[in-house]
Amino acid sequence: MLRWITAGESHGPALVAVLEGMVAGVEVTTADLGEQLARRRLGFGRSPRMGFETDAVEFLGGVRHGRTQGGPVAVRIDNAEWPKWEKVMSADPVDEEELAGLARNEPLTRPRPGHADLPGMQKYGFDEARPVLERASARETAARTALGTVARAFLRQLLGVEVISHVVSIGKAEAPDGPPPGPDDLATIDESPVRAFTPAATEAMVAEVEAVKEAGDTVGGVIEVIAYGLPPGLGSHVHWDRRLDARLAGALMGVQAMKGVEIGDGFTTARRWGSEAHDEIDRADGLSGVSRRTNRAGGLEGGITNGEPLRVRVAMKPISTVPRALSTVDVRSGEPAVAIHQRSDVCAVPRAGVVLESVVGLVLAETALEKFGGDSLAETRRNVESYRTALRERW
Ligand SMILES: Cc1cc2nc3c(=O)[nH]c(=O)nc-3n(C[C@H](O)[C@H](O)[C@H](O)COP(=O)(O)O)c2cc1C
Ligand SMILES: C=C(O[C@@H]1CC(C(=O)O)=C[C@@H](OP(=O)(O)O)[C@H]1O)C(=O)O
Repeated sequence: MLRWITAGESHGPALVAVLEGMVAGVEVTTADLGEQLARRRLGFGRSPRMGFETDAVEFLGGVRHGRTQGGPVAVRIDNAEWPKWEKVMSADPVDEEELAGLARNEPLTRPRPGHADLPGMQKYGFDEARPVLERASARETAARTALGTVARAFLRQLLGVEVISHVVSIGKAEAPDGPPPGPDDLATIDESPVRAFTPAATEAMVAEVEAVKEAGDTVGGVIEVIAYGLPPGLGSHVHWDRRLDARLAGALMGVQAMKGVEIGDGFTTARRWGSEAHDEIDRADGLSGVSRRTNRAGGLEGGITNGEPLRVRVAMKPISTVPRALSTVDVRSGEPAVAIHQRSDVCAVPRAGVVLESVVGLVLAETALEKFGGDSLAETRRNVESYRTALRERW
């Protein structure tokens, strides 16, 4: 069983994260984590914080000399601004008078529509939003990105799986229909400020973000994540909580601001007739002796991978810290007010793609370990080989 857990606040000293259940022998370095964290800081529309945040990352356990050891992999990512926040976010009691004089500690009593502020205050009994937004913040996604990098290294070294993402749309600016990007298009994606798939689409998306920024507004969009190289047989049809589509949807909706998940052609498929909805099967050379004429199902049937690329689209809502402040109620006075505004992303769609890649990586690593088992990469590989042999012989 693979488990992952994160802790830490947006303006605390650091984020910490633990991945439990990873096999021994996976090659992964601090530099690999740093590379993905750097990608997550990029992207047109990002917040000013992403310009100076360094995401200094280290392994605290589970990795030695560049290889996992089989024990929990523990990671720490520093928050660059900690010295400025030390008093406000101190774990130990701080002198009340000293705190009262700090602008940074001003009570946040005008909750933002769309953020966790108000329901979080109601649920946990806080009279201001600071304790809620500190943990609701997508700062936490740095931690999942780091753990997902370990999961993706495992998938690559075990099965040759590559997980990539691309921006399908930002607001009304959409990438044109066309074949999805391949695994080797990764470099091209990273050089582009929004990682859309044609220069024209990229331009349109940049223009959309600029217009939104100019208007004091925010914007969301749609991201597609694709995993190449998966064998048939990950996930299962036998129980609802073992279906890979259900698990992916849950994990992806667990990312801040994600409001919809579509597997393969999803909603479009709902409008098609059956003869145009499913992926007809042909005999073919290769691992499983069959191939598909199309991949409308996005590589999943019955909650099980079918050997085609996994395709999943995720809808991200616009950032809720809207500069052109939205109406709210000041919970201190009970009077109408405008919502708090603070430093924020205008559009986080491009950098969210990196987070979603990691989340998909974690879920796929979990299902790969369920299917193949093992305590070391070498053992898991032997199990993969035996499964591949069985598939070849049968088909
Ligand atoms: C990569 C990323 C960056 C985000 N940046 C911001 C931000 O700068 N400001 C903001 O208000 N929300 C931001 N969000 C979204 C909020 O964290 C999210 O809306 C909030 O936690 C409430 O959760 P919900 O939208 O899932 O209901 C970001 C989300 C992601 C994935
Ligand atoms: C810190 C990150 O994103 C943050 C996500 C976020 C939010 O409300 O979700 C609000 C902003 O936080 P801050 O006010 O500290 O700038 C973003 O910068 C990050 O992605 O690492």
